Amino acid sequence: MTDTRRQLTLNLFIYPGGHHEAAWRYLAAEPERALDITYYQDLARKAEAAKLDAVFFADGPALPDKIRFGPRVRPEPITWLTAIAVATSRIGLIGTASTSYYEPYNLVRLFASLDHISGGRAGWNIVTTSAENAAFNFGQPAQQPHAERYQRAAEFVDVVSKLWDSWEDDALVIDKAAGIYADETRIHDIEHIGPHFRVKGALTVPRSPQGRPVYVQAGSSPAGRSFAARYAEAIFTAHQTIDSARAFYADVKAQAAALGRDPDHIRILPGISPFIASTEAEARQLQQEIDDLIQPAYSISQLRDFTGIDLTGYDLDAPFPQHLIDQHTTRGHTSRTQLIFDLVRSEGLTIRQLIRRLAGARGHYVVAGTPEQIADIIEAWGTSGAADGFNVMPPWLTGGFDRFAEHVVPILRQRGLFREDYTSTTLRGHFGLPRPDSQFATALRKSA
Ligand SMILES: Cc1cc2nc3c(=O)[nH]c(=O)nc-3n(C[C@H](O)[C@H](O)[C@H](O)COP(=O)(O)O)c2cc1C
Repeated sequence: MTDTRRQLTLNLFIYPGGHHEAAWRYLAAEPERALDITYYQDLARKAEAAKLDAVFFADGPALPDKIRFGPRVRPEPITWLTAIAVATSRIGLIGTASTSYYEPYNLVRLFASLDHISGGRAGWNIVTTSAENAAFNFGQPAQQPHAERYQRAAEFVDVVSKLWDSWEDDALVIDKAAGIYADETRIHDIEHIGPHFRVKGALTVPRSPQGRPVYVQAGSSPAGRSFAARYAEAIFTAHQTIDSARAFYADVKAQAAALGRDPDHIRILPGISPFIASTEAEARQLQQEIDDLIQPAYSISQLRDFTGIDLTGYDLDAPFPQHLIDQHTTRGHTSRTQLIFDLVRSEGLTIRQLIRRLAGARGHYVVAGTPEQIADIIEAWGTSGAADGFNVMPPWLTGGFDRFAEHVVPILRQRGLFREDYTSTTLRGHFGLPRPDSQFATALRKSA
């Protein structure tokens, strides 16, 4: 595989307490600070000091039913990122919001405000939401099928793109003498009428410093991949092996090129959850310590959320009952469901072995080693067509990230794989992405 050496993208994916489901019980964890904004501002400043590209927040518009066993509280990410924006100056701010449970006009205003407040550092992680219970919080009797969620998502992104473009870059005049604040001929109603949305007007604020927020996408099924090839500028994805990541990377980049997009304008970012210590043995010991805090009731509940299969009451040390996979309804199940089924089939795991594999980061790549070993893995994936960087998912916070920032990032920098310092003030700039023109301005130039 050719060495495609270039600057890697590294985001800090922040999860209350850390990504390991039992991390909140670990000695050094601070679960009582899950709703303390200064905890997240401090983390973001550490990530900025390490020159990372962005902090990343997931979201789910429903309370998981396993809250008894872990700090899965979910503050709304856009408001949370706004508080982080004013405590930082360079780090990107990527928040997750679901196309299934927003209206385009509301979402556009929230992210446009974040982009203005932060000077162009906002990114939107576009999800359609696989958690079944979210539908019940929005008056829906049942979750929309997988394929329909993506159809709605495609129209949703078309609408928000028009809204973010509805002000041309030079629409604001602010001529006190002439008494002209804005040139209304450069502000366009979008007049959208479609199967899911009808939206008339222009946006309520001018275009942001980076044109519009960066489109990040999280969804890796065939439908998710074609959606990503069409819209995504960064893709968050879960892979257990470098080969799986390479296949995904090649597929999505090829699909994007076939659509006439520049494949370099899509940053593919698998998750990585590293246990880091000065020796590999100590790193594995650390992983074992936190794994031993696992509460199977939580793990079984999370497994049911991901697969629809409830193993409550099953012997944990018995093999995973594969016949249940065959019976599983294929209601367009998600890529995460598929990843778990593939893991069970390929490794013949017991239920306990499976829940320990998923405990670290819900199916993302978990690794234990020295800083050099972690850097070697990042370099191997990042220079062989498996990744353009990573969403770093520290198993526990904040110590798990401190070790990454203090010991792994400098090695990547020495190897020429990561920036010495920021050269841009926007998230687009950090990702090496072009600033898009307003589609209205482009159309007008073409028709002139
Ligand atoms: C890496 C990854 C991260 C995700 N994060 C979220 C999230 O934070 N909130 C959410 O509602 N859905 C999340 N999802 C689920 C997506 O919303 C998506 O709709 C679902 O997985 C179905 O897409 P897929 O089958 O194409 O992966 C995530 C999916 C992936 C693959």
